[in-house]
Amino acid sequence: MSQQITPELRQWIIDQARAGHRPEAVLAAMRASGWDEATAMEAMESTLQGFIDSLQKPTVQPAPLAKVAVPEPALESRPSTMQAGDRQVQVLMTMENPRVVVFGGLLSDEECDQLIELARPRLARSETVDTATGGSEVNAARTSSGMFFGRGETALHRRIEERIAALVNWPVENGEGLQILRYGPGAEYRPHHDYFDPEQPGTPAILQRGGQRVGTVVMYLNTPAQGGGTTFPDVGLEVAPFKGNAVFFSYERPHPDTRTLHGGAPVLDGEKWVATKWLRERVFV
Ligand SMILES: O=C(O)CCC(=O)C(=O)O
Ligand SMILES: [Fe+2]
Repeated sequence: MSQQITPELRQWIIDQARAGHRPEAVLAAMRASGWDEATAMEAMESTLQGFIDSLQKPTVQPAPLAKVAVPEPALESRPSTMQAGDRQVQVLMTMENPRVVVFGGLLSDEECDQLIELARPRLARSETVDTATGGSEVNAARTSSGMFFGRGETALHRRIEERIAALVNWPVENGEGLQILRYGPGAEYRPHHDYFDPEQPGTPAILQRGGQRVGTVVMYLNTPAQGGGTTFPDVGLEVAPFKGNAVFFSYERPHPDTRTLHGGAPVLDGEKWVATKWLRERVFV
């Protein structure tokens, strides 16, 4: 009698291995249910080899997109503090891949408070850019409310924009206006990428205003009592939201292999305010 090694049998063998059963035990079980020794051995070996091979296959394909220059702070000498234009800023954490740097004291408490008070009367339920149409939409993934300032809107904005430009070596003109977000209790921003998806039909129109986004600076304007960290799920990183601190990250192509997937974790107690600065490849008009 010739016995067929079916896909179901292969799946069963993989399930046994995953459940931690030793090959001898799996073989014995197959023999007990009527499989001949040679076929059972052959099925085990070929199935498990295929399974091991599939685990070793790279899951991220090389991106077909060219890398571009990105903002980058001058950290070669591993400074503990940096002079960012008018202000001394602390370097609290750096990561290479994804490129993430956490800064302490990028904003003063007064600057945080002023940004909140200027934004508060102008808040609306957050919209995200809809890459399908190039317009904006209210997005269920983002339960915060927010607004955009114009670039250089007040002396305060200009001061902060100049500081960020000096910190990450990127022209003020390439920056979008500051975005302010307010998250109430329970609100979150589910993991996303900040670059515009090249596959979406609305993206070419968006890119006409200064090209892709290549970097982000998220500044914490208050300290939520609990929750509200900025998470990077690809690498298990969570940045604590602390008033005046900021997290910077860059992405040299609009591809998930930059590992810059990130989100705002739910606020568990209190509220959370952030200012986000997005940096474009070219002059943002
Ligand atoms: O609120 C946060 O921590 C993240 C905000 C964010 O991802 C964004 O503004 O694009
Ligand atoms: Fe984001």
